[in-house]
Amino acid sequence: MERELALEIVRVTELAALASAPWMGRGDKNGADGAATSAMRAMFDSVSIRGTVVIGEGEMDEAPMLYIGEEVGSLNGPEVDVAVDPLEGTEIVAKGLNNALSVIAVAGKGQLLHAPDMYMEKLAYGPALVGKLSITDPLEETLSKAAEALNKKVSDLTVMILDRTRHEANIKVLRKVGVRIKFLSDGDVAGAMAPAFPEAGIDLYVGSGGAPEGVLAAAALKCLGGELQGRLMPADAAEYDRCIAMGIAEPYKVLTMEDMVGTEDVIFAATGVTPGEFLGGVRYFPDERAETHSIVMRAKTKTVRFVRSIHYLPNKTFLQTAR
Ligand SMILES: O=P(O)(O)OC[C@H]1O[C@](O)(COP(=O)(O)O)[C@@H](O)[C@@H]1O
Repeated sequence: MERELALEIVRVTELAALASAPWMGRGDKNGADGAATSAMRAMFDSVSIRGTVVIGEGEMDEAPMLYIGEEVGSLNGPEVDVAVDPLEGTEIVAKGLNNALSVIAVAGKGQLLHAPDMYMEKLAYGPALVGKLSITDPLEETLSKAAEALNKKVSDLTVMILDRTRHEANIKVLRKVGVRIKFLSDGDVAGAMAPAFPEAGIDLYVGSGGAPEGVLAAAALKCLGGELQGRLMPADAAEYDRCIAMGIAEPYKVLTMEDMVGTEDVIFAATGVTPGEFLGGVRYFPDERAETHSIVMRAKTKTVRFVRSIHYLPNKTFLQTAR
């Protein structure tokens, strides 16, 4: 997939971010999500792909737009799998917190794991730790291996984790060994990507979050030279059966990068809605202008582009009707 396509895709995340940004702090996560989703869906019509949504807003009967299986794109480009999260961090925007993103990953057909909507245990890190860690190790051992590989004291590691009661046991271990902890309120795509940005100051991402978000973060880390290891966590027999029905024959097996993103032919784009670890949020200027910060990258070339755009809002016809 070509560079031009990457630029077409980042225009889609930009518009979705611009559509949801006005909802910041309004306490309405569905309103924010709906605005991002309709903007993203409308923009897809101009993207030169024959895409099928494999990670989206839900099943056809529960999501009117960007549902799993929906065909998107102008239908005159390459045949691709599309993973979207128009607003990753709905609650973040509702509460005006950090790390909300609008996200898209595009890969060759059949190359993205069709992740069921359930939790996934995750271990994510940047290039310096690739090949050095295993999600099957006890957390304490992972921390000491990471410290050794990074040539740091364990107490100098910074570990990111979602602030959830289900992480009580992990947090106990993190505190016992004495690492610094950065808690996330929500938004673990940004959380899992953060260790790949040295300026973010995060060494490791651990804990469980959504499985679809895991695949999106894996696509990003493939472009950034980092890694995410995952393990699905079916909560009951119904979720286990759902994995089987979706073609995941061994639901408890460790999912490698290759299992989640089976190609170098992947494009990842994200635009910040609220400020985060590596992207600024949408900011409004006088004269009806707004600024967005995005990242867009291709695994094949490993080029990482940070795109700062100033938009003249009256020209965004779609936004005028949506606001
Ligand atoms: O809030 P939970 O149940 O712990 O789920 C964690 C998941 O929710 C999020 O924090 C936010 O997801 P939404 O954008 O769908 O609200 C994800 O980043 C994360 O993977």
